[in-house]
Formats: sequence, structure tokens, C-alpha cells
Amino acid sequence: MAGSDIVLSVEQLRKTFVKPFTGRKVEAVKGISLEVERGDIFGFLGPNGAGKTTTIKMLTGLITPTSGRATILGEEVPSPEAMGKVGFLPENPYVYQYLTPREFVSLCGRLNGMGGASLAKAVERVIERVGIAYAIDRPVRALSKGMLQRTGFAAALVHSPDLLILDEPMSGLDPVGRKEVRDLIVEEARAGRTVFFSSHILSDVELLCKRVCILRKGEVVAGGTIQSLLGTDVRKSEITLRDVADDIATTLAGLASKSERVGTTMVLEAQGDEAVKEILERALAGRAHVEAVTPKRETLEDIFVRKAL
Ligand SMILES: Nc1ncnc2c1ncn2[C@@H]1O[C@H](COP(=O)(O)OP(=O)(O)OP(=O)(O)O)[C@@H](O)[C@H]1O
Repeated sequence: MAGSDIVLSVEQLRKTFVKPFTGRKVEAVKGISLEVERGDIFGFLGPNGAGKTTTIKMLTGLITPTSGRATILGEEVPSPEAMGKVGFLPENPYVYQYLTPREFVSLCGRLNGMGGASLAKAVERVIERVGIAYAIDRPVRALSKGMLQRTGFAAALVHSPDLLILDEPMSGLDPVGRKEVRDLIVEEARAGRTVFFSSHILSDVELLCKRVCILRKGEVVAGGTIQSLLGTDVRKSEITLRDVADDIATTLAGLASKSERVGTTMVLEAQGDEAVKEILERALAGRAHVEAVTPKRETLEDIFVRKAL
């Protein structure tokens, strides 16, 4: 792939915190590497404490890595050139209570070197884009959590960044708020922006992302396209049998990864085609009746639970 198609490149990034007073070391991120391509919506997943926020803080220049490097469109993080290409939405965006969305987003624009009439226009455009134009001049303290999140989103967009980095953008929102933020992410990706976001809401990730990376205790434990992650794992099937005689029930249960028997009906879970074949052969030989064989597709959640917990 041409270098210009990689928007975010992370190489062996590591962060070790040293606790004050005790001097105890916490290896929050242990040398992770990943690449995000232009136009991707990339999901950065992991359970609590996996190191997602620490990584995002390094990518946005808020903390310095212990070692390793990251580049954004070829510019070294945290240079002003790299940071100018990034729009960042923190997990719980803090917005000064007495400012209005217009004032807050303008402030963020000015911090990104914008000013004058073009800033005023950009502020109105992004606030309209995130759907809170009606509240543009209300003090932030009067806004709901969802509206605050949108104000933060508008602030991340005001300088038209190439890359959006969003830390848990859907967390704490109700289902409607979550859908609205998902729609915003999709619209921004369609408009040509690359989106990198952390989340542990896997259904949202499955809906939005083509590629993901799963972090566990500071290390990447799985990564790639969702399709490849779901595709390479062992296929499971569920087999439902009727009229299973006692003498073959134990044998069948031994061939399955899970089994349940109610009366003469048995439901078995088989891993892989070989196990399915053997169970069916033994069941038919024992005069059981095969009611159904259903392939069970692994979900992202199954993979997450298996790899990350
Ligand atoms: N400033 C700090 N000093 C010491 N340890 C820290 C510091 N910041 C984070 N950690 C530790 O680093 C590890 C990773 O934390 P991090 O916040 O990056 O995880 P996370 O994946 O974002 O989790 P969550 O989903 O809960 O936000 C945790 O063990 C955390 O306690």
C-alpha cells in the first residue's frame, strides 16, 4: 500500500507510568503497532484498563510515550503539523459551563489557528452539522449529555481535520443519542475523514467499522478486518436431535463442545466440520432423528470475550 494511504501509523508504542510516592510501575501500553488507512472507520477495542485512553492520549500529544512512535499523514506525533490534522473528542468532553456552544467551538477553532469571518462561518457550519443549531447560544450548563457530546464533536470538526480521534464517543448516551453519534461518524467518513475511535459497545463497532484492533492488558491480541476476524475462527454448528437413546447420548455429548438433553431431545454444539460429521453419523447409526443443523456465526462479542477477557 502506498505510504500516502496510511493516515495513522503506530510503531511499538509503549507507556509505563511510575506511581508517585510508591514508585510502582504500571505498564499501561506495551509496544503496540497498528495502521489506519485513509477513509477507514477503525475501532479500537478493549476492556476497562486495557490501555485505550493511554494510547489515545499519546496519539493526541497529551502524554509522551515511554518509547515507540506514531505518525499522522507522515508527520511525527506530537508535532504541531500532526496535531493540526487531528480532531479529538475526549471521553467526557469538559466544556466551560458559562460558554455557549458557539463560544466554545470558536475557542477551539482559535486554538487551531483559525480566526475572523472564516472561523465564524466554520463554527456555524459544524454546529449545524452536529444538529444543535437551535442551542448554539445557550449556556453549556443548560445542555443535556447528548448535546454536550455534540458540542465536543463540533469542536473536533471545526478545523476540518483529516483524522478524527474519538474516545468512547457513544458511552453514556441513550440508544437514540448513540444512533445519532453513529450517523455522524458515518457521515464524516463519507465526507472523506478517517475515524479512529475507542469503544466497548461492540454492537456499535460491528455496525460501523471495517477494521478493528483488540487490546488486552496493553497488548494487541487481535486485529484486522471484522470479516477476517470472524472468518478465520473455528466454525460452530448447533445440531438438534430427537429420539436419542440413552446408550448413544453420552457418546454424542463427548463429541460436542456443549450439549443439553431434555427427555429424548438433544441440542449439541459442534466445533468444525469434522465434529459435525461424526455426531451426525453416530446419531443416524443410533436411529436418532436429525431435526436441524444450524451454522453458528461468531460475533465480534464472542471474539472479544475469548481474546480480551
Ligand atoms: N496517570 C496514570 N498513572 C498511573 N497509572 C495509570 C495512569 N493512567 C492510566 N493508568 C493505568 O493504565 C492502565 C490503562 O488505563 P487506560 O485508562 O488507558 O485504560 P482504558 O482501556 O482506557 O480503560 P477504560 O475503558 O476503563 O477507560 C490502567 O491500569 C490504569 O490504571
